[in-house]
Amino acid sequence: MAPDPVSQFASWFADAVEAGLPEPNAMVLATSSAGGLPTARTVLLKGYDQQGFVFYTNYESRKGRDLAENPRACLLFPWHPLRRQVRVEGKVTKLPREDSAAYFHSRPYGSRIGAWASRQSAVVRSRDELDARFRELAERWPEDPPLPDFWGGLRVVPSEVEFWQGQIDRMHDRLRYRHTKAGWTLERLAP
Ligand SMILES: Cc1cc2nc3c(=O)[nH]c(=O)nc-3n(C[C@H](O)[C@H](O)[C@H](O)COP(=O)(O)O)c2cc1C
Ligand SMILES: Cc1ncc(COP(=O)(O)O)c(CN)c1O
Repeated sequence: MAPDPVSQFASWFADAVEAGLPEPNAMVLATSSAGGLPTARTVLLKGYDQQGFVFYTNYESRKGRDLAENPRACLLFPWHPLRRQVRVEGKVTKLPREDSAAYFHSRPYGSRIGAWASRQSAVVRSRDELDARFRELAERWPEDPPLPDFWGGLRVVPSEVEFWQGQIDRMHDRLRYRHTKAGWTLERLAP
């Protein structure tokens, strides 16, 4: 195992890509409201480094509202064909606006209009209403839609990261990194 969880993640992520897993960067993001109600959904990992794990979303979505009132999250990478799972826990911070802008402008035009057209997680009357909103916004910005102020990146800053590897007889390997004042400590957990 690597001395820190991000290096270890890099190695397992490379394995997941190499193995040809569909959407190896898909991860389940769990959040909870201030009242303690948990929800989970899939998002795409768009970057990671020693600072943490980054994804992009609508800040006013359900997950966005959860994270505004309770900025803690758990991420789960379900790499079943490799008999592997990685769980990340930590605090969540917003990406600086210039970083969100750089990513937003790298997205295809339609996805950028889509971000504007969708009040993510709100109730919509119909598919037609959604499509009409898309067309209206595409007319407004025939090219280069700006970054919406309600959209951008979030970073999960890890405090614990667990690497799970399936083994025979359900005697799996579970190795957990925990961030302490002294740096990262690595412990083995019972399967
Ligand atoms: C494979 C996959 C990847 C997804 N990636 C994202 C993503 O990166 N960002 C995002 O906002 N929604 C993404 N979604 C949609 C979310 O799962 C979810 O439906 C949406 O963000 C609204 O979630 P919420 O109402 O809990 O906030 C993805 C869905 C799937 C199935
Ligand atoms: C609504 C939404 N927002 C953001 C993303 C992130 O991916 P991309 O920036 O590649 O569209 C996805 C990917 N499925 C998505 O569905």
